Amino acid sequence: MSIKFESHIKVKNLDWSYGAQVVLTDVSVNIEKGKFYTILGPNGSGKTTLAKIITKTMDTPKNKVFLLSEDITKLTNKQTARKIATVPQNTIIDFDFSVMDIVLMGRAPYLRRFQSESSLDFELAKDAMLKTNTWHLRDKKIDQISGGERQRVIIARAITQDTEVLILDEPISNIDIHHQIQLLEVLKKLNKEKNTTIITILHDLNLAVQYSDEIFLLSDGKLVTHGNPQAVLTKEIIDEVYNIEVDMVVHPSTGKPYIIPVFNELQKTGS
Ligand SMILES: Nc1ncnc2c1ncn2[C@@H]1O[C@H](COP(=O)(O)OP(=O)(O)OP(=O)(O)O)[C@@H](O)[C@H]1O
Repeated sequence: MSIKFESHIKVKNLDWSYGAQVVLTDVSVNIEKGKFYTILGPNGSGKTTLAKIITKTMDTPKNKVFLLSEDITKLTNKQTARKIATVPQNTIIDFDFSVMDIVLMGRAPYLRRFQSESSLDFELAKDAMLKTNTWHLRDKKIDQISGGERQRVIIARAITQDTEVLILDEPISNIDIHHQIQLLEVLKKLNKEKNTTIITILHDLNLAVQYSDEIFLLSDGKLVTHGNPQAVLTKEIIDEVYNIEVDMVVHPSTGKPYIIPVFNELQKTGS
């Protein structure tokens, strides 16, 4: 029996320009509840812009983005933050805060003005920090930890927000391979166990193939193709979008495709 997925977020025929520069052209995406999505595409193809429009980090146009069929621009910021948590590419943080303070900010959408956090809020923060391996950093000031640790703290804050949707813009770009895999595993677990809809922007095609149910591939502001990873990331499409020749092998433990770049020059010289 196949599981029926409910539409969670819809983007309809979205166009976007920064001044005279057209950045997104007629982009439509359908995000189903409980699936794991990756947005891929070369630098400058419009991935962050699309994520910012979905998360209302920018001036989202009316009647273009729908959350459970409701125009997202009609929701207040607090209502949106109870539904969608965001991990932006660059986070500006006030350096006076401790790591614990930052993670607890994930609970702000649920608190009234001047209301302090409950023991449940602390439990959620602790759980997210244990998952992201940041609990040991809790008393440090945010400017006293490394860039990769900070990125994990921001992810812990987003998990603490306890939303149905999590949107992450290059969440693993700054972190070591152990923590990259650990974080993707945490996201997959949230996706499977809590039915959290995950939308993440990545550059690593192989990690996208292993973890995603579906991939959206952007190039030059247009949605080139979307669908399951095997259908989207073919040799031909990778060549067309990234202008790089690749070989495909089968990953020995997952059985999914594994993409290997062809190093023409190295092969010629044998070095
Ligand atoms: N605030 C802005 N003002 C003007 N132009 C912008 C702005 N933000 C992005 N752009 C331009 O829009 C285009 C798309 O940028 P965007 O950040 O959405 O791409 P991206 O696919 O996320 O790229 P990357 O992989 O490098 O992060 C780029 O050409 C960029 O220079």
